[in-house]
Amino acid sequence: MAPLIGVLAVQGDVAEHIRALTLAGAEAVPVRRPEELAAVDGLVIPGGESTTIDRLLRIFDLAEPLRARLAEGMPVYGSCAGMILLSAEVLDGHPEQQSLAALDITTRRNAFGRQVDSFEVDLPFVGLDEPFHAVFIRAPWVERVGDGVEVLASIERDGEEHAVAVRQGNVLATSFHPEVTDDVRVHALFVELVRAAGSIGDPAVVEGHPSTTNRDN
Ligand SMILES: NC(=O)CC[C@H](N)C(=O)O
Repeated sequence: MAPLIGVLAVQGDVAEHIRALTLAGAEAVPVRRPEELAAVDGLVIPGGESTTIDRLLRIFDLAEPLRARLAEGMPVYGSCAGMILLSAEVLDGHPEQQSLAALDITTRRNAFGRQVDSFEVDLPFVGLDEPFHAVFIRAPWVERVGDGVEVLASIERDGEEHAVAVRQGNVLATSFHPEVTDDVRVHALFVELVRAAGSIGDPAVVEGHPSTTNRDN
């Protein structure tokens, strides 16, 4: 059975992730309510504006349930703003920005600078045979990688390597936006991760046919 993967749908490019996840073999649904979050096997946190998504998570009463599911080990993939939200520490963040702290990394927001705030590059990526055409949009980079965090891709700037894709256990994050290309290999890696983790959703929901729950939106 295809894993049920949610896309956090409070802000950002939700439809593109749903399309990519579907092409990668998942059943994908938007997640806006705690009950929807409880039903999914994994979650994508899309790009957008991390300060806004952080604020909306609290307004939608999703922040605490999301922290709880992350603490249980629910697989999550954060792209760009999603990576920022998952980071243990954020540099150049808004003073009131709260982190989900699911990844032991320090990210710097808008790290590539304002002049070159968007660019594309063919990026070698651990686990993929061919480079990934990566689209960066006002992207963060990773300045510190904790023990147990695997760097999957990095970019050199001014003689220093900066991680732009990382994985720690069930948490995957990229600074770039695979959902805006036709290449679904990063989403496929996440779908495999969710499959390997097995169904760990709310037991009541899982027993009651997850494939028929919360699918009407
Ligand atoms: N494309 C993006 O997600 C940009 C992220 C944005 N710069 C932020 O700080 O949240």
